[in-house]
Amino acid sequence: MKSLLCIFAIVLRTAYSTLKGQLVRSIMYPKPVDFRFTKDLFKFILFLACISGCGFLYTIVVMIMRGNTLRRIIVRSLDIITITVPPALPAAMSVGIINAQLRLKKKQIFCISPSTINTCGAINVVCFDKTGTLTEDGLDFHVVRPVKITKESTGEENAATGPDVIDFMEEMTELTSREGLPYDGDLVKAIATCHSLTRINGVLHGDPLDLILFQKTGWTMEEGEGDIEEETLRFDNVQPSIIKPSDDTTAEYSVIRQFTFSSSLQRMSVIVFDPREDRPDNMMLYSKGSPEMILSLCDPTTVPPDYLTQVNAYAQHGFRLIAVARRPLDMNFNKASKVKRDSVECDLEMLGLIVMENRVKPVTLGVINQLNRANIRTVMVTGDNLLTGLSVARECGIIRPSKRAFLVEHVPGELDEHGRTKLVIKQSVSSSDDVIEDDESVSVSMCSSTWKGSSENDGFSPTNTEIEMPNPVTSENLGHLIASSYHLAISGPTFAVVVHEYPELVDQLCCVCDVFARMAPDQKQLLVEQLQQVDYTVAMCGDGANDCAALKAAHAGISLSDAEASIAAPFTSRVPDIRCVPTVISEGRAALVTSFGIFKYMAGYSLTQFVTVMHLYWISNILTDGQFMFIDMFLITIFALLFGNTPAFHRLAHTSPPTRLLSIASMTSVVGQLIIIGFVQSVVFFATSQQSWFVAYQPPVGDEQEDKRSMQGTALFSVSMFQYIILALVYSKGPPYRGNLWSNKPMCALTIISTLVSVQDPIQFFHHLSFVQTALGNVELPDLYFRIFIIILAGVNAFISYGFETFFVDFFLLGYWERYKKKRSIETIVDYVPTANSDHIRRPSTNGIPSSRTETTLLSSEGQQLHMTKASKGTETSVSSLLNHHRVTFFTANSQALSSNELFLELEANRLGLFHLFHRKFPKNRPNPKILTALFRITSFIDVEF
Ligand SMILES: Nc1ncnc2c1ncn2[C@@H]1O[C@H](COP(=O)(O)OP(=O)(O)OP(=O)(O)O)[C@@H](O)[C@H]1O
Repeated sequence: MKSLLCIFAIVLRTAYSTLKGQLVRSIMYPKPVDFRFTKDLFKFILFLACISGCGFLYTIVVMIMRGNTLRRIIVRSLDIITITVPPALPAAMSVGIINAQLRLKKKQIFCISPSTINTCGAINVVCFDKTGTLTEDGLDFHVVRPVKITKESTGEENAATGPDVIDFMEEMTELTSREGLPYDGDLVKAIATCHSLTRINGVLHGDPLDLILFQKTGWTMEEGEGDIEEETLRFDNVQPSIIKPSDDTTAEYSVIRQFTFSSSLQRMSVIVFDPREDRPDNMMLYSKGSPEMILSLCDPTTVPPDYLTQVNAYAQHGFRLIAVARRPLDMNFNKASKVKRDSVECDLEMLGLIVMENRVKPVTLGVINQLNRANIRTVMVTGDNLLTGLSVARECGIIRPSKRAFLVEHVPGELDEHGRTKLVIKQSVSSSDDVIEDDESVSVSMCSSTWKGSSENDGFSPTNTEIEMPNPVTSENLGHLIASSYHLAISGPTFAVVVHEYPELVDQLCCVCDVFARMAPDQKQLLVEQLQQVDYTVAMCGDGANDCAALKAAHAGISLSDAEASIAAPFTSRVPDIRCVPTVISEGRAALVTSFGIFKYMAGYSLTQFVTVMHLYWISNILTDGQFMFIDMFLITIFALLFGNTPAFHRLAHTSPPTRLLSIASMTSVVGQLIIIGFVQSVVFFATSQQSWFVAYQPPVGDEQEDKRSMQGTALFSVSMFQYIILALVYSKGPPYRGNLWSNKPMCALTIISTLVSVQDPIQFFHHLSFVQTALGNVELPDLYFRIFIIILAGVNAFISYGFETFFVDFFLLGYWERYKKKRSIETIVDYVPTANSDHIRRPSTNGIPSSRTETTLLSSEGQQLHMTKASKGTETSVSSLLNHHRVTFFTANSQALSSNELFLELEANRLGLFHLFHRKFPKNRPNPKILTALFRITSFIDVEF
């Protein structure tokens, strides 16, 4: 009764916390975490339920055969259901998660959605925001480049009569003086007034960029203080901020309207009034924002002709750029306070560029390398400029030092033969000219024309860039190609074109691009969702309001700030750098492995008890209440509680742990242990009954009071105590995801204590403890040698169970068989390359391809060579259904009828660096058919001319 109440309370509590968790999640994270592990869990419980169904039938049959009463038959057959499906399972499963959450808390990482922790164990791609995440939040001011207007010299005496020449002035490192600046020093005025800083308790707060720039001017700001009441009345209740210059004590400027900064608009503006001006309708609008956005709002005649060249030149060196512009407004206060943003943010006059230093945080490179080494893909997704993004990506290791970067761009106004905006790929030289030199050593040469580059000197390589594959193709050359392959980058506007006009390419681009720049908040979210669609488990790490949507969409959102982002993200790190990412992943892996272990342990425990009870039902007996209590409360509960106490392994392993509970390995492990345990229990059961001193159990007749004590029950109890300990040790896995057993001191202590107790039980070293025997309901087994035999049998059980789990399950099944299967599946996918269709066949020029070769080589994610065999007949239907939107070029090569697709793929894979991508993009242990398919598909958007 008591135990029933206890179970009921646990179930109620679990249901309550699940419901509460779901409610919180549905409010804060509308998207449910779709995780295979959870689905498998339910299936596995169903499997246990089936076993309990069999036990149920067995019990009814055996009990009827033994002539038991109806009441006893019902009670015993229902007992078997609660034994096989442990009600405390959900509570036990959360132990690993709670422990991980506590450990994360110690490391200043707070998690408000514990169920996400397990998902983190499967993360294989991490998207990073740039500013404030990879780079320092507090930027350093570098220089300003004011725009100056001069008169072109006509060569005559009166040179001032020539047309206006708009040009950049020299770099200025100081902002305090307005002397010598064009437009009456308006650039400094704009910087001092165009921000959204506020004063709280006398201290200025706001965007770090605004703060640094404002402080650089040396101007002062007053808000709702001082003698501004009168002015407030004049401004029709608009409470202005008063900004006072450092170089003119008599001047002051009132900011009467503010158009706040928005990531999607990439700009902010203010309307400023100078109270010294006689006319109240003399206002000035100042705007600052991204160079591209401000350029699009400016009157082109006020923009220096080399504006983009200058912008690109700074961006290539990783500087963060802000353009500043102004527009005089002829309107009164009333109108200014109501005017629409769009109607004033146009026809601006360019004032200049602010160049900020964007320093990479000291820990960033180390963490990115650590993730790369662990085969976790790293992606940058930023609202900043593409070239700035690329430069920072290179600096922090997202783009490897020895790799080339290519930009996927669209050509506005130019259409391809299908009427879609043309896409081109340009090689970025950015700050890695030396890298291009390096690559020449691997005979990758620049030649004629399929990848079209820009003809202008805009920071990209010369036109007509193509990478020609080495000839002949040997695995050695391929190795060089892997070492010399590419990274792709794309910017928000091109991404938008791809989403609208090339929807079939979105998956592919998400798979192969490493830098996504100028991404609006909704594009960041879309990217995360696309990555999830190709079966990546995605983490997003960011700090800004523009990351909220992506943080919410990701499997694991990690916020580095306490502001808006922390509400959207399940994880918030108080230490504002990306060291929290590997920590969250390794804790997630540890929690996942713990959940697996606890689940298998709980399943193993139930099945062990099930086997014991099945044996005893055969003689119409069952374990005594004391024995049940000891197993459930002492052994199982405490082991389950301490199981998750093992910390995460200190290093990130190269592979993520298995996420499938219903894999061959997991099932074999549970079933295998069950067979070993069942066999040992059968031996004990049978051996006991063969002893000369054996007294058989006498089942009660009719409603007679039942005495559950029996010799076979005691013998089975003794051996099963060891078996529960063995299961806990076998399933408590250590490296590479969790620390070894010694790192979990309480569990070590429990193991020692429970083993001593289990040895004491049959041996009875301490006779004065015999009252324990009585309490447990054990019967004395008179023969000491038999009792020692039980202990020896338990030792053999431990030896076989450990060997089976380590050598057969971990080494053979997980280490060899599953990898072999994945390799096979890669080969299958390779075979599934789109099939030839005579309409599409184009004959190649032999363009460097040896026509006599009959087989090509592809490297798998494990670096093994896979031989691409000819597409086998019969696979064609599935192929065409898989890739039916695919635009592929096929050809056949001479009489050998070499599979055209192989050569095509080989050529394209070389050209695109797909060999490298194959090698890099797949998490080692999870080559993903969808991603493989996507990689093949990407070849279709490059226009290939044979
Ligand atoms: N306070 C600001 N005032 C005006 N323009 C700004 C301001 N902050 C950023 N910008 C401009 O708007 C662009 C987009 O900003 P956004 O905040 O979306 O991304 P980001 O901060 O550059 O990069 P990330 O997404 O990596 O944090 C910036 O690149 C910059 O040019």
